[in-house]
Amino acid sequence: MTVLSYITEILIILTVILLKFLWGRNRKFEWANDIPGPKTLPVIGNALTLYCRDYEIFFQNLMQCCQNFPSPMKLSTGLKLYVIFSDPFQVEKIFTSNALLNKDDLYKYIEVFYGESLITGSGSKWKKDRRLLSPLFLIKNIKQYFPAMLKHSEILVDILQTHEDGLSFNVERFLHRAVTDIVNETIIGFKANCQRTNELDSFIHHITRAYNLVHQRMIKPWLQIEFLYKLSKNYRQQMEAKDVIYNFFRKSLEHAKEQHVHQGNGEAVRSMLDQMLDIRDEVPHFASDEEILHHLITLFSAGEDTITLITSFTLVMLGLHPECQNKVAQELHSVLGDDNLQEFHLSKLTYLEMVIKETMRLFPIAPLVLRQASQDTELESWKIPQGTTVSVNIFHIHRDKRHWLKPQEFYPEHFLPEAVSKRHPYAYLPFSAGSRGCLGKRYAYMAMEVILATILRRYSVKTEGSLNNLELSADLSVRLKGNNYSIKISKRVF
Ligand code: HEM
Repeated sequence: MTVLSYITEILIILTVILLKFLWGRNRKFEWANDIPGPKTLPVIGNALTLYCRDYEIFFQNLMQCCQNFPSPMKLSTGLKLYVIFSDPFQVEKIFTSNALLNKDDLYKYIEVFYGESLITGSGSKWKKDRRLLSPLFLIKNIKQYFPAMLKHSEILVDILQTHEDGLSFNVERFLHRAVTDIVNETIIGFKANCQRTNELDSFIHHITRAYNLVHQRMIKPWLQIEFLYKLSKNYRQQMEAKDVIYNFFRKSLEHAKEQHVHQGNGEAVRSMLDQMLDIRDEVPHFASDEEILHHLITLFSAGEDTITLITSFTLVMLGLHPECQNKVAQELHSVLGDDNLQEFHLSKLTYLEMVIKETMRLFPIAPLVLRQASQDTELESWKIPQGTTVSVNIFHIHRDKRHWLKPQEFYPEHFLPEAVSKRHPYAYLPFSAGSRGCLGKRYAYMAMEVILATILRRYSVKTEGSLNNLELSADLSVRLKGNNYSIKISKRVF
């Protein structure tokens, strides 16, 4: 064969690949021709709006676009089209569609840490894992973790004593460690005390770094090119973080395997890891050691960052709204008196629950969730081709004046039963919804109520500034700019 025929052959192959790509792109983009969205530039679409150096600007740009267009609206980054829904009726159809159960390709960057587990997985593996792990999150199982939640919350309030001087401090740093201890003890069965010791400092540092690296990869397209990424500093840091995190969980797994007695040996509390080993005894193909590690890392991260952020936000909100804080304090006083907090008290703390719900309305952990069509499907009049990304803008729905009396204010009365009954159930989605909704919702409520009740019985909280001046940022979760949840505390006097 001559050089010329080689070149011709290569050109033909490249042309076929290009045509296939353009056809696929057209098919994915065409169905959305009539959907409105901000002006696009040739080839790069809205990339200049979406790819920003700062997380704050990225988040502001995205939310601004969504405010200016009805639901759905579209954005593109050249190769990828995002159709973003924010109407509860449409969102209900998305969250209940069997064709829209898969996570978007972007989640594959989390797989470095989570493997193919509950949050990242799709198809039959995800279905099997979800079915087998769901019983672990039933309230009758979660109740056994109440004492550990209380113990670490009490350590936290003792540590906070050093801040009773009335000076501002970032409460997130303290909550992060308390929640790490709670999640480690209940999910992994690892009894550490990272609130009082520095034994987990390296682990905590690398977990935080891991979230950051994953998010950078999700929003910076040049980091998505595999061979370039492998040459980058981010890649080296990712591998270092992965080593530290995996070694930590591997040690817990080895220890649990050594101690494992099927269905327990009568001791009161069984960690979720113990119970995963029980499942494996009964369903041998449930998970290899590596897959159990993926479950542990997933549950740790899903629980730790979220509970830390929502409790931090709640304290900031109560510090800004003393009248709401007084109501919480009065409720705690009338339900508990001088008694120790017990599990059965929690269902009586109805105003505290409304306060937490309102905090999650204003600051939903996942501002957007992304799903990918596993087959061609229809949504109202749109024919959505397989492989298309469909997105739900939870942040926007939570601040839409059509569903909320005071959308931009902190108003726990949004969650009075009469107000809830008048609202579409898909107008409030802090835990997402449907069969891919959050598995840890009950665990999260219990942990958040225990932590907040314990803090608020002992301290009153003050926050400088106002709700309107809080600057938000979003990486994998919505947070305050600089992750700074500055409050002042003083001893509560009744
Ligand atoms: C305030 C606390 C929490 C909030 C606001 C929250 C929110 C969410 C949201 C919005 C999703 C859907 C994400 C998506 O579709 O991309 C989700 C999924 C999930 N969450 Fe949570 N979460 C919280 C706490 C927890 C805890 C404590 C655990 C476990 C210990 C947990 C475990 C999970 C799991 C396993 C999934 C994946 C479910 C699946 O796809 O089958 N979460 N969570």
